[in-house]
Amino acid sequence: RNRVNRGQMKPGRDTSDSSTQTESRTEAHFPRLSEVNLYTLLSLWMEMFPRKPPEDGDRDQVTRPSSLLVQPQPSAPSAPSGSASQVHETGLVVVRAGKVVGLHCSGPELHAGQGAVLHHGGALAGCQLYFSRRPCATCLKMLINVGVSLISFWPGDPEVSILVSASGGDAVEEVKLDAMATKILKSNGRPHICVPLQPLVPGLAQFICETSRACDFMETALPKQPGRDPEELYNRQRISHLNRFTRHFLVESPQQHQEMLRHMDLDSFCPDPCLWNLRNHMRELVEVLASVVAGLPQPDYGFYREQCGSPEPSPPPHPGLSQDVARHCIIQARLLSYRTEDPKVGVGAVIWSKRQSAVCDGTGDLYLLGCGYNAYPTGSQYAEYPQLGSKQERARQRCKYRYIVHAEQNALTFMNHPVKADEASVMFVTKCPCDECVPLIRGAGITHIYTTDQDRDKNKGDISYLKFSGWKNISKFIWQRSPSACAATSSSHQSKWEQTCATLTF
Ligand SMILES: O=c1ccn([C@H]2C[C@H](O)[C@@H](COP(=O)(O)OP(=O)(O)OP(=O)(O)O)O2)c(=O)[nH]1
Repeated sequence: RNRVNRGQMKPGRDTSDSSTQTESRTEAHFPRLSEVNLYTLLSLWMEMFPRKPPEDGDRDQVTRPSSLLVQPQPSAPSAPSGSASQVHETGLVVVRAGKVVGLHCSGPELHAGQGAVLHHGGALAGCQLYFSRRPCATCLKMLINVGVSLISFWPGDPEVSILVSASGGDAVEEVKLDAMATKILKSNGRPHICVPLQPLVPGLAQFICETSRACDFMETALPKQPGRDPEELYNRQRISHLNRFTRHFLVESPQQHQEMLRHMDLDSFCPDPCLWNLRNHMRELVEVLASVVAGLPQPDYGFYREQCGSPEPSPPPHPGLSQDVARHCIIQARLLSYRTEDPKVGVGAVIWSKRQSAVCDGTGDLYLLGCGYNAYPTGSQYAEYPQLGSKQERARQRCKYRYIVHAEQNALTFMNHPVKADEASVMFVTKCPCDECVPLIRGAGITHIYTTDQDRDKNKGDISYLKFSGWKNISKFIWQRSPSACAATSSSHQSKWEQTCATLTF
């Protein structure tokens, strides 16, 4: 949640945005992410999705032979082979009518674009696609064929993912042919192909940094860290993420970048000030990503299953998510929360489902069901509805609560299809679900929830959080200090949390 201290933000600051859920051009009370920047950030983050190491039978590997065309940056790390986080390939966000309907990434056999075509099929027609790398010709021809309306990509990499058989193959030749085909497809295809250049509104980067430092996930962590300075902890994490993302997503020197842009047929970005603007914009977005990711402290914190007083009658199917995946998904929700239309509190929610058999893209057996953030009803005009909470507005009829659609409600409303009874469905939400949302989540058949419980058991009058504790037919995973870290600091600690599996799957 991004809680705004209204005294902190300067009124009248230019916070205009190209569109809101209501599609009106407005002045909000605090800066928010534009749609394009949100999708771009989600695509970069999907590139970092924690993949499982390839299994023995997987002979083909998706590789990105970019170093064959342009010298790699000296600082680029070589990932240890076989580690779960080694692959940094392509992330993809699919948007239909202003809603994110797909989050994909490349995997052991399928590129992100191919995975999206298999998952959505003809429903991709008219969709907007945001890639973290330029898609290859193989993906491009399928996407043009299915009729997507826009393909946008992050211009930080000279080349594309191509399948290179582990048994050999002339990668250089493949890359050259692929680049040529991409160019021809691009000039002949109907979808608009572009790079996502949209500067952040003034003050947004600082706002995101400040609200990430004070978000519920940090607040949970910090009081229990005697002798540790919260700012210091946050800044250290932020810098470490920033260094990592800089190596992944940015190009070190302008000359090198120019060379890459020419390879990508993006010559128009090469002269200054275009190049300077592009690089500056890319750096700002990478900084934002680092701020958001740093808001979930590591390594002593994670999602741990809440042990109910009485055993659950029939525990829901086990999704088997790792801490890395859970953390990844809640960060997606945190990114979404920066599109909120609530002037004070941003909330984001993401629903993933676990299919019976895995598809060989990077998300394996997980697929996105829906996502959302708290906002006024679609189609409404800015300031059409009351915006203040009970602390600022005493007259209840002038309060926001009866008008704003909660993050969970938007995620559930715009799901790609209803929850399937035989699949574990997992909601990640950046705020403890309120009493209005608990019956909806239950009614939709969500089996697992990952959240923070900062507001649990509070009754604020117009909005209350009393039902969450008594909610039995769902597996709750609450952001907490890990039992092992608790045990290390206090041997007498009586943990009310259980870690259900020693390997950090739960
Ligand atoms: O499950 C929930 C609960 C709330 N919200 C949104 C709705 C509303 O936009 C905001 C309300 O947050 P809060 O309960 O913190 O109310 P407040 O009046 O804004 O804050 P406070 O009373 O704590 O100052 O959060 C959700 O999206 N999902």
